[in-house]
Amino acid sequence: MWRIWRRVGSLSPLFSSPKSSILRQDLIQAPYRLNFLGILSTENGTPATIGFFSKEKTPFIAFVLGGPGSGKGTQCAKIAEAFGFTHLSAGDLLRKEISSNSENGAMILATITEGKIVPSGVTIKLIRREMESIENNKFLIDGFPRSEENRIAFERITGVEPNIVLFFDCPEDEMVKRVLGRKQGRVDDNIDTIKKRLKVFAALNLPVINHYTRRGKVYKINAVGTIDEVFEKVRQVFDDCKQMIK
Ligand SMILES: Nc1ncnc2c1ncn2[C@@H]1O[C@H](COP(=O)(O)OP(=O)(O)OP(=O)(O)O)[C@@H](O)[C@H]1O
Ligand SMILES: Nc1ccn([C@@H]2O[C@H](COP(=O)(O)O)[C@@H](O)[C@H]2O)c(=O)n1
Ligand SMILES: [Mg+2]
Repeated sequence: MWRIWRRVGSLSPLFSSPKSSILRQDLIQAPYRLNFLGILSTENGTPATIGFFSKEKTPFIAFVLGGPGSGKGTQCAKIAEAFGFTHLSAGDLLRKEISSNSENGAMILATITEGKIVPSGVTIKLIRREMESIENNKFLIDGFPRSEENRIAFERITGVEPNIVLFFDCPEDEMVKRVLGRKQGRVDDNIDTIKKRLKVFAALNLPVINHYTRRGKVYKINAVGTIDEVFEKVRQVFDDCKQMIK
């Protein structure tokens, strides 16, 4: 069945009290307003988006998650080629921001070096910029959301959830081996940062995967095997989802 964007039914407690709703409403341009659930609506009450996606242009989104070195980027490149998706890697966008000497570059570099998570506003702005500038209706968002904070901010800003979530499930020792063998000169591809990233993955990213599992959106893929063997499992997921993808 055609499964399109689900609107997020409630805002966080921060925005749900009458007082803060009024403040937030003040930030919203006519002809939009917040309804009693905190959902952005047009004046006649039709749900609307905050300019991130129009109703006619709501793309198919797959979040691609998994621990460091589980093979997200490798598989995304193959999915993009085989199924016509645009691959957006949150980590790559952040690294590009460092090399472009942007105002946030130093903060992003320090955060990545420590294996920590960059504030959601920064990452979502980069993802948004790419999505708005690319004419495609199918996106793979690789390495995002990395935390519940990332997830909640994305859903609040866009008003939508992903259509599906791929989770590459890989044992830690295999992930460590792959990252140390990557040799792409990444500042975080060293044993100290990998250990920190594995802890951050377990503490912050697994709750996101659990959330979307409860929402029935997660396809868990055993990431052990050759790149082509793993891709065969991925291919089955996208073949099964063909009807949902425009
Ligand atoms: N199935 C596989 N078997 C062996 N090596 C693999 C496999 N998949 C990917 N690799 C290799 O492991 C390394 C990490 O893969 P990749 O960069 O795709 O992981 P990632 O999940 O994107 O990691 P990160 O979160 O750190 O960006 C790369 O050198 C890649 O070539
Ligand atoms: N949503 C995200 C994604 C990434 N980061 C930071 O970038 C590092 C590298 O990410 P990869 O996806 O390329 O592994 C990651 O360890 C984080 O420091 C982030 O903050 N938020
Ligand atoms: Mg990657």
